[in-house]
Amino acid sequence: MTAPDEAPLTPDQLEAALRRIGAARYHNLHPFHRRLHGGACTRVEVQAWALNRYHYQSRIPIKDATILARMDDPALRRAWRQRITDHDGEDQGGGSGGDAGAEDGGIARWLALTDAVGLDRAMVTAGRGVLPATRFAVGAYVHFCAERPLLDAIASSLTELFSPQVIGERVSGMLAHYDFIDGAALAYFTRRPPQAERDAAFALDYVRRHAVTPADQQAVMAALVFKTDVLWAQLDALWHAYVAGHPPPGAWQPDDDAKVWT
Ligand SMILES: O=C(O)c1cc(C(=O)O)c2c(n1)C(=O)C(=O)c1cc(C(=O)O)[nH]c1-2
Repeated sequence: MTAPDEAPLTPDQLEAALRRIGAARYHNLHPFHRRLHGGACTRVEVQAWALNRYHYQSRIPIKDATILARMDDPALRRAWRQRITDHDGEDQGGGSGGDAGAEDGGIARWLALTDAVGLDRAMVTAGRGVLPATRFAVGAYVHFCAERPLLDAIASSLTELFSPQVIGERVSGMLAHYDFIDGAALAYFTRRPPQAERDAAFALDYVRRHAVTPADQQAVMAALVFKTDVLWAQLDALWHAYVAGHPPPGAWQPDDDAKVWT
């Protein structure tokens, strides 16, 4: 990495440095993902992954609305708001309230997956039983995007440069290995890669054009490192709780579905 008093990187050098961060730190390398995609997870582990991952997913549009609210440029807002629509779905009319548009959004497709693995939908949407470390990591991501400069917030989404590959491994691995998972359950992941590619290309172009000083280039690299930590910490927590068998107080347990939640 360059010190702030050194010459700035060219956009191509900056992009190469960002891609090196992904190659070394992205969550496709985490042992939990290898276990999940390789068919070694128990059904309970897959359920715990889906529950906790839903929490991350549910905060993404909130994170993006926070970023949108900080953008002065209408053209930038126009591009960024697509991310929220992708997750929340499009309003189909019929007045305010309700969720008529939900069916064509990513959140609805995520709930199809949590349904398919047998989780109670009310529990999932309320976020009950989510691991504390997942909550902390996801909360840190939302706060990062609210508080850091806009350039850093945009750069922190660049993990999406690497997600189409891990999603491809996940779909083929999970379909091959788990009889309780079918194509309909994984619809979120089959629809996501083109959206991720579009979003990552937009964010990368923005970062290449705006991170021109050594200090800003250091900041965008740090933002990407931070985000890889957000993703990694969630899988560490899953492993500790459900593979190593040390669930923290309040964490979801298989027999929780039988409970009446209040
Ligand atoms: O399945 C994955 O491994 C994965 C990773 C990431 C990512 O790299 O942050 C995202 C997603 N999926 C995803 O579905 C998604 O909507 C998403 C939004 C963002 C973001 O930071 O704005 N990352 C990701």
